Amino acid sequence: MTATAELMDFADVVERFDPVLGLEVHVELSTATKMFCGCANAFGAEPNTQVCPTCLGLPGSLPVVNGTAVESAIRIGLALNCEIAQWCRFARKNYFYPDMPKNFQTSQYDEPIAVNGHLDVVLEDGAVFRVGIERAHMEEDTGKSLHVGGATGRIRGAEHSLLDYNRAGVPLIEIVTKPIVGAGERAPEVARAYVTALRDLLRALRVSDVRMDQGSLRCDANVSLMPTGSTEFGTRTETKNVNSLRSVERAVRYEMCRQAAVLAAGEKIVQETRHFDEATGSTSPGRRKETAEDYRYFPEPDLVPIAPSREWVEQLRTTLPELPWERRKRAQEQWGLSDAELRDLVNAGALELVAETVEAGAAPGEARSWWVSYLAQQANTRGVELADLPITPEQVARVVTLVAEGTLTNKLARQVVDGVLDGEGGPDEVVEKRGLKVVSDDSALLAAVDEALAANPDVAEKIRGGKVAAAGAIVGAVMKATKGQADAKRVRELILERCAQ
Ligand SMILES: Nc1ncnc2c1ncn2[C@@H]1O[C@H](COP(=O)(O)OP(=O)(O)OP(=O)(O)O)[C@@H](O)[C@H]1O
Ligand SMILES: [Mg+2]
Ligand SMILES: [Mg+2]
Repeated sequence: MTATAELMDFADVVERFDPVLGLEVHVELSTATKMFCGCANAFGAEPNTQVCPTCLGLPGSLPVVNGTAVESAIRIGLALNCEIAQWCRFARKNYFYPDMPKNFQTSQYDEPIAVNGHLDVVLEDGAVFRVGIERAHMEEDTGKSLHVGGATGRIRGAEHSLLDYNRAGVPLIEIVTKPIVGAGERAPEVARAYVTALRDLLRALRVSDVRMDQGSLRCDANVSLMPTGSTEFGTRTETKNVNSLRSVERAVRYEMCRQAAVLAAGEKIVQETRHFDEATGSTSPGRRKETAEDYRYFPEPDLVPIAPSREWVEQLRTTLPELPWERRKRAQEQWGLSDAELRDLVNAGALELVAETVEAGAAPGEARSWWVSYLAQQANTRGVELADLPITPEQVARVVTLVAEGTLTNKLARQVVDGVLDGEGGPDEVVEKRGLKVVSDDSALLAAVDEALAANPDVAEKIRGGKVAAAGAIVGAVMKATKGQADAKRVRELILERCAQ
């Protein structure tokens, strides 16, 4: 039997079952250094160049907590309306995997830094759904395995594996929801909206670059079903590392349909981790899930407990920026958006980006138009989330300024943006490298105008005879000759001046 034959129709699923969701989001903090050592925390360096005895877990090395990471954890907890623990400590989570050189992950277990909060998420029709936050805890990332020679990039079938420990020890915050009940048929949408809202929040806090495509924001989706009307949770599966917002929604929907088919056939759900396949939109079994006992958690003996003073917590509260929901309200007022326009912006994941672009100096209308049209299109063709496009709000603002100053036409501006997206550098660099400036220097333009007039003597004659409309053809010729870089308005003026002489 194929996997698809084992799915129940979604409409039937929601009639017969109530889904329960649990979302675990891991976010890599963008601190300068790692969680427990002084190694650089930067994405994309040569493999195994950002390592030391501590993050490699060599005997005799001792960890020291990164204070900035603790600060970020507290700020995240506060923004999620959590209680900040008076006292908390780290725990060792023991398991073996080649990308984890210490053979345990330094994490937090029953004494996390932040507990019991909530995040309100806005659904597509504007309804607000409150998601409970169980806890946010501090931990460290593992290294990365690269499985070579297999068809899937996964360990099964690979010829060999390569290990890169640069990521080992990078500060992570794991944010875990309380079981999400009552979402019903909107469960897939709620899952997506929650991750979107959380990403926007983390972005506003400036604690992480929240790039799902680069793994600095990762989501594991727990799903279970219970018969409609029941209150006893079913067995959950946990789909790992779903790396786009769309995939979160698809993975939850798929698991609902798969589990329903299993349950309807009178079989049991196995508690296991599953893997989401972007290409097929399906999940497949990973490893059987360890239980907490398997991890043999125990308090980390090499690190002192953390007891954030109330003064410190309150001081950090004052550093919270305008949060997305406050920003939404203000943006709507200041930018004069209708409810529908605001919703589109939020649903496109563009609100934060537009707000930051405006902060960087662009007019709201321009900022909004870039993100929801041209850049949204680019994200779509590249198959990435808008926020994951390799262009920053500051760079977009710079392009807007260049257009406003008359250095670029809209058409040239799009070419500049393309250059930035293709990794050619910032806007000014691309303008320079691709030679994209608008030519408004009269002497350069005049030469092109004279050439075009000479090449089209009959048109020139008409203009001289008073048929001003004929100038359009010459403007066209000049634009063509200058590859669209001429200031069309000025060209027209020059043509008329020339023909009046
Ligand atoms: N029956 C259930 N169905 C769906 N979700 C559940 C169910 N029970 C618990 N959850 C949710 O699943 C998530 C479990 O995450 P948690 O980090 O607590 O444990 P874990 O997945 O066992 O551990 P690990 O961090 O090692 O993956 C939480 O969001 C929780 O609310
Ligand atoms: Mg977890
Ligand atoms: Mg988990």
